[in-house]
Amino acid sequence: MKTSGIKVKFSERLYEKLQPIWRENHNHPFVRGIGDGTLDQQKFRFYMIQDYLYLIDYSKVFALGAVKANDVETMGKFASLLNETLNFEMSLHRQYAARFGISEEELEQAKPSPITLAYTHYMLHASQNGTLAELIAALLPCAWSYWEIGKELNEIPGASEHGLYGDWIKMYSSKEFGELATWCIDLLDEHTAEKSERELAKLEEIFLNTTRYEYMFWEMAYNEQMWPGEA
Ligand SMILES: Cc1ncc(CN)c(N)n1
Repeated sequence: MKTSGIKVKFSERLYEKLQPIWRENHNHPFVRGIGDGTLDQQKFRFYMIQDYLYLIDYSKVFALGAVKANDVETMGKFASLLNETLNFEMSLHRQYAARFGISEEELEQAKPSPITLAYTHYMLHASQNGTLAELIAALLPCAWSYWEIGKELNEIPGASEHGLYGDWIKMYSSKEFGELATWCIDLLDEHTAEKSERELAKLEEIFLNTTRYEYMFWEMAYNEQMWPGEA
């Protein structure tokens, strides 16, 4: 994309445009509660279970990325992102689950909330039916917004040493997680360099929708929101 002769990366355009929603994520009481250690543990427990279910489907988006990739290097990278999510990020959830007395089986058999289901189904739909660029646009807010949140919370003195929430902050501010997010950002820029404005608008809409779902996921976790009539 070009603005007055200067080529602006698509990720820069997205970053500017979505700041208002991202600020709402950072200011959400769930996120602030992780940062200052005041978050109700029951809400965090609820979140952990829903997030585990979310990450199972999110991993499938990486698998679909490997299917849609046009070169072996990109396929390999998607394969390693799949591995890192299943065996690095999700091991954090398994450790938290053990601390809450929840078995791995219980975790996997838990039922998704309406928001978890809507978010994962939207992402999988966009990934299965769209182009590789659409798949990346759908998955990027997940990696990018958590990295931004992790870095910001890590700046709060003592936050990463908190007995319960410290490990969460360490994970999402880690170099490894940052590399994962950066690779996805760079791949999106690579795949959008030659796209028409019409195609970019579609990608922006997908990115905006999963960004909105990120906010809704925090809301869902804070309110422990399941289906009507279910606790
Ligand atoms: C809902 C959600 N969004 C993003 C992430 C970071 N992979 C996550 N664990 N959960």
